[in-house]
Amino acid sequence: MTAGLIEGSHLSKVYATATGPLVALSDVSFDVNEGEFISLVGPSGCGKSTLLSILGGLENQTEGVLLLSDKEHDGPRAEIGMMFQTSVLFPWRTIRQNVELPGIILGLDRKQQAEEADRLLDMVGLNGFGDRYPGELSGGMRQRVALARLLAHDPKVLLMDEPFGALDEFTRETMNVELLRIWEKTSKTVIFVTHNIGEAVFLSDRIFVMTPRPGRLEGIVDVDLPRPRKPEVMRDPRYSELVFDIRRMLGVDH
Ligand SMILES: Nc1ncnc2c1ncn2[C@@H]1O[C@H](COP(=O)(O)OP(=O)(O)OP(=O)(O)O)[C@@H](O)[C@H]1O
Repeated sequence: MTAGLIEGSHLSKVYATATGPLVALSDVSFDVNEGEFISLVGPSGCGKSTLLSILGGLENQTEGVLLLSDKEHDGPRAEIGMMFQTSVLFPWRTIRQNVELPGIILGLDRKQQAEEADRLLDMVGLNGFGDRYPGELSGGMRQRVALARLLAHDPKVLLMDEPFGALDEFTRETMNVELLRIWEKTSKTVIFVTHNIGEAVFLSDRIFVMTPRPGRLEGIVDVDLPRPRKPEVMRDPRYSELVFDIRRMLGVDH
């Protein structure tokens, strides 16, 4: 693991709204190492998506400095990919064509992209679905397609904003296991937003716990559970302890 792929120093974000300035993020500092799996947890409205948008270059911070590989980062870049809770797949394109799209937009070789799409569909468990259309798939399968598309142009950093939040619990757990398997294989750096503390503990190396608005970093929790992780790790007393500690930091247990 190399240190300091992403470094945020004193990041703040103030939105101008009809009722005046709204401080969404206040003085947030952190670093993320290459290959790390980080989760952001915190109450609704604490600025998780705002922070992710800044990391993705979709929004600019009002104050502070953000570095990616030691260079100032202030716009979208091919080495960063984003995935959201509901993924927009183009309904008139086949699954393979949806997955190929980022590579085609970036001007990569079409034949290679088609082969790559099939390899990625295989990786996310959708072997043989390349010629189907999004409307023929379940919500979980559509998020698998979105995951394959996210990986298609081989970004170094994956920013995931509650990617499985709209799925039922069983599908969500399956997707988490798949995500870990893919992460272990590809050694991407992942920053993952979730409301689900158990999910964050299961997946992460470290968890950034945020306070209610204006969002600050309440603390960073090291998840010292062994890897590779399987769902059985949830039986480990250390897993429950970590979940409980984070709940307490968030003020969920009184
Ligand atoms: N474009 C915007 N303009 C004005 N205010 C915004 C904008 N985007 C977000 N906000 C406000 O900033 C605050 C933080 O929002 P954000 O979506 O980052 O929180 P969050 O932690 O991701 O919330 P949730 O968990 O509910 O998704 C909220 O009060 C929100 O209303």
